[in-house]
Amino acid sequence: MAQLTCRFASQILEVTLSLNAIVPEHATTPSPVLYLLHGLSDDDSAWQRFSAIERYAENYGIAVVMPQVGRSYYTDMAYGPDWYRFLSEELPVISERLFPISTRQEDTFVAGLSMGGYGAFKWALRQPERFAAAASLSGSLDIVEVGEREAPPPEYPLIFDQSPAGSDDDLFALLKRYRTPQACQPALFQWCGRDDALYPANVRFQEAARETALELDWHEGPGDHQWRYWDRQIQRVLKWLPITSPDT
Ligand SMILES: N[C@@H](CCC(=O)N[C@@H](CSC=O)C(=O)NCC(=O)O)C(=O)O
Repeated sequence: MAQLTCRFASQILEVTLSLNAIVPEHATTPSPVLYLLHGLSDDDSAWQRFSAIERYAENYGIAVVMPQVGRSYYTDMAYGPDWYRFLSEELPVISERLFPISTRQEDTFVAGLSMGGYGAFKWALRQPERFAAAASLSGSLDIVEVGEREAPPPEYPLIFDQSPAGSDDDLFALLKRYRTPQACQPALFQWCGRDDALYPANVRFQEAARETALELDWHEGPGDHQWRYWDRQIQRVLKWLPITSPDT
């Protein structure tokens, strides 16, 4: 795999950002692509530093694009930059220009951990025509509850102002769009460890998803909020993804 770290200018954010990607260098056709999202305290280097994602992705001939969004919860901030617009509008265009990746929905996937699990499900549920599948590992899936914590992230009011309840940033509100079968609906994979503080929110999300027409593969097991579990579970995600056109 080729590993590419690049710096580019985001027109939406009006700032220079970095991006990490791993791309099959011997593929003769555009590669399937996994957008892989980081957690609250991480950046675009985290998946490569703390997991063996490059080794795992190579087995599937899939490119992996790892952006950075700071501590934004992948959201257009009430008092700050439009990180969701960057993610969902600009990042795919830039990635398709820079890397030999497929633009087909059936070849496009998104996954993430913690804040990134929230970002992955939000992106896939808001733009279902873009993705074949999405995965959340230890996802921070109840964004309303994040604001009700004893010590919410200090940025929370800047991101969500009063409350994201019922908005397009609320995954439970987005789920309601899928109460009946939709023309486009990504397959979902969700994992959370039972010792994780985010486990109850994950259970609530999978219960709410059961009330929809979405196909959700829900997994739980021993574990808390640590890379040793995400390194293991991302292998499971790659195996689960419906990758149809690898060319390695
Ligand atoms: N409380 C701290 C650190 C917690 C944190 O950053 N958790 C991450 C994942 S850990 C590694 O990436 C996260 O995304 N949490 C989301 C959440 O809603 O808790 C802090 O606030 O920095």
